[in-house]
Amino acid sequence: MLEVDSVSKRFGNVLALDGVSFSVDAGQLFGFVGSNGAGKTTTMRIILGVLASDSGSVTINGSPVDLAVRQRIGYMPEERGLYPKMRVGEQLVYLARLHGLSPKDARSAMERWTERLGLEDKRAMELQALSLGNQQRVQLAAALVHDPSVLVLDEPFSGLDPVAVDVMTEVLREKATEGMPVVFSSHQLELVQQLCDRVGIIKEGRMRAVGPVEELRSRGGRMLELWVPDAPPGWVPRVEGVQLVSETDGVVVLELEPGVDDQAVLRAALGTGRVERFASHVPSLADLYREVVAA
Ligand SMILES: Nc1ncnc2c1ncn2[C@@H]1O[C@H](COP(=O)(O)OP(=O)(O)OP(=O)(O)O)[C@@H](O)[C@H]1O
Repeated sequence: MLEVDSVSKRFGNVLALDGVSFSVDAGQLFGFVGSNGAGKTTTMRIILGVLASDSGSVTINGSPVDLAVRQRIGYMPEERGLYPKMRVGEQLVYLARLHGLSPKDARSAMERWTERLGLEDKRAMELQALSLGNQQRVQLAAALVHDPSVLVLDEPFSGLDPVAVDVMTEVLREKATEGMPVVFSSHQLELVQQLCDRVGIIKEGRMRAVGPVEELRSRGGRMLELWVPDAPPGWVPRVEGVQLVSETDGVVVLELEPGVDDQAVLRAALGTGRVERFASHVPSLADLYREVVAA
């Protein structure tokens, strides 16, 4: 289990992190989202111990992140940082050796991961000769080649083609299923919503929402979605305790205060003519994100 507890970090005048806390259990996929400059990379660097926090703590299975613990983390840094002129295969073997694997195990891990990630025909190439997406696949291989116990990935999906997104998704799911805590940052909210058990939304260095995706999405009041094509433009049911949330292409989203009878809303809708849609509405992670970031 990975636990980040009340971590703060200041760079000069900028308070980059202000008491950030979250935890990722074994087998959980945690999505870390927030605008540019919100503090995701800084948090991940502190988890890795490549940057020191001003206060707070990071533990993995209860231990602070010392050198031995750090060896067990698979990390994909935002700045990527592999050697451009080194051949892909040699580089992965070298990284696995640095993490303590024997020459034989390092070679077989390199072979396994390059094959799995569709890079077997790129082993002899210099990294710099690969397309950016393929370099990213090598980065993932580099994070996995030493068989880590925790994965921390900074925007692993950025710049990937749809097939590579599927491969990355599959590998992350598989690693979580094997019991690893996996944390990754991303701006692709649909993907985070699909993939993650829990999410954290960070804004200006502070965690504004943390929890299971489904729980966060359903934390507001009860919402209904209606499509009443015969209603006049701008129609909203005249039922007390009902607020208009949005209207898009004739589909109206309403929020109901506790105790409001949804059948009263349905009757009001039927009063306008046909009702083509009357359903519960669950906001997407993107809706929730906009609400949290705008607040
Ligand atoms: N080494 C540094 N020196 C000074 N300020 C820094 C440094 N690293 C980060 N910052 C500042 O800390 C804040 C958080 O930056 P961070 O890179 O963690 O954001 P992020 O959420 O990863 O953003 P992005 O989505 O753009 O990658 C920003 O205001 C950034 O300018």
